[in-house]
Amino acid sequence: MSNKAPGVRIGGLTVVYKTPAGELPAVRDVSLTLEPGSITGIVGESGSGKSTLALSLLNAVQPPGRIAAGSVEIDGLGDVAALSGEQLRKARGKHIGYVFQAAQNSLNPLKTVGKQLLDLGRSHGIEDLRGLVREAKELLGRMGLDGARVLDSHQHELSGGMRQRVGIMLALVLNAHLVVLDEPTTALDMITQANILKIVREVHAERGLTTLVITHDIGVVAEVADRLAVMYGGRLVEQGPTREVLGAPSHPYTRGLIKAIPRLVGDIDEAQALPGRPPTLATVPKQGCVFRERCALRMDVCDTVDPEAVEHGTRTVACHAVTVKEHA
Ligand SMILES: Nc1ncnc2c1ncn2[C@@H]1O[C@H](COP(=O)(O)OP(=O)(O)OP(=O)(O)O)[C@@H](O)[C@H]1O
Repeated sequence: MSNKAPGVRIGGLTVVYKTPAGELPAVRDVSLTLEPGSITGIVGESGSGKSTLALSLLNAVQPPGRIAAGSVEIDGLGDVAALSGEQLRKARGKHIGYVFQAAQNSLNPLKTVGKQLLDLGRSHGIEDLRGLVREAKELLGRMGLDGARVLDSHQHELSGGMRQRVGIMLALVLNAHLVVLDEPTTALDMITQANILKIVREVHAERGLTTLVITHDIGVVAEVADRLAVMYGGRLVEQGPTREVLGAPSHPYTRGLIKAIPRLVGDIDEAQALPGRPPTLATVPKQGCVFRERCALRMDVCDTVDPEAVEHGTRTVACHAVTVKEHA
C-alpha cells in the first residue's frame, strides 16, 4: 500500500452467521465507498450489523460467520475478502489500524501495555522500536494520559476510558493509512469523548488517513465524520454527507435516530425515543423492507419488495416512500 490515504469500495457485501435456523445475514448486499482522506461514520442501533461490516474490512469475520458474497477492495491491497494467512496478518495493523468494540478488554492481562506495544512492533517487522515507543507516548500524551506510566501499566491498573485510549493509540501507532474504530469512546464521559474524537480528527488530517468510525450514537460522529452511513437490520438505509443527512434526513429511520438524541435536537424535552425495537438475526424480515415494522410511512409495497438504494443527488436512500416522493 502506498503512503497515502487509500480508497475503499465495498460492493454487494453479504455476511452470514450460522444459526440453528440456518445461515442468516447480519449484513446484506451493502455497497459503500470510503473516499481517500475521508472520515465516514457508520451508525445504527445494536445488532444492525455495524461491527460485522467493520470486521469484513479486515476479513476478520470469525466462524460461525462468513462473507457469503461481495467484495472489499482497498487501494494497494486489492480485494481483502480474497486475502488469507500471512498476507492478511500483514495487512492488519500495518495497513489497516483498528480498534474493535471490546478493545477495553482486549489487552493481555499478563503483560504491560509497553510490552504489548513492542510485541506488536516486532510482529510487524518494525526495526526502530525506540521510535515506536516515542510515538506511542506522544499519542497517549495527546489524549491526556501520562504515556510513560501507561506503558508501564497492566490492564487492571487502567480505567475503561484509559484502556480505550490505549486501543486508539495501538490503532494509530503503526502508521496505517486506513483506520477502523468500532465504538472507540463508549467508556468515556461526554467531554472526554469529544476531546478524543477531536484528536482522532487531527491525527487523521495530519497523516492523511481514510477513517471509519462505528457507533450506535449518531451524536458521536456528527462532529467528526464527513459522511454518514446508516444501518438497520443489516441493510444500509441511507448515506450521504454528514451535514446534509443530519440537516435533512431522508430515511424515516435516520429521522427517528436523530429525533432521539437530545443534543442534536437541542432540547431534552423534544427528544423522542424511536418506538419499537430493532430486529435480531432471527426476526429480520426475509422479504420487503427491514424497517417497515417501525415505520410511519409504511406502504403496501414495503411488505413485499425490499427497497433498492437509490441515488438522490449526493444522498443514497433505500426507501419506497422517499423514492415515490422524489418522483412525484
Ligand atoms: N458470532 C455470531 N453468531 C451469531 N450471530 C451473530 C454473531 N455475531 C453477531 N451476530 C448477530 O449478527 C447481528 C449483527 O451483529 P453486529 O455485532 O454486527 O451488530 P452491531 O450493529 O455492531 O451491534 P452492537 O453494537 O450491539 O455490536 C446481530 O443480530 C448479532 O446478534
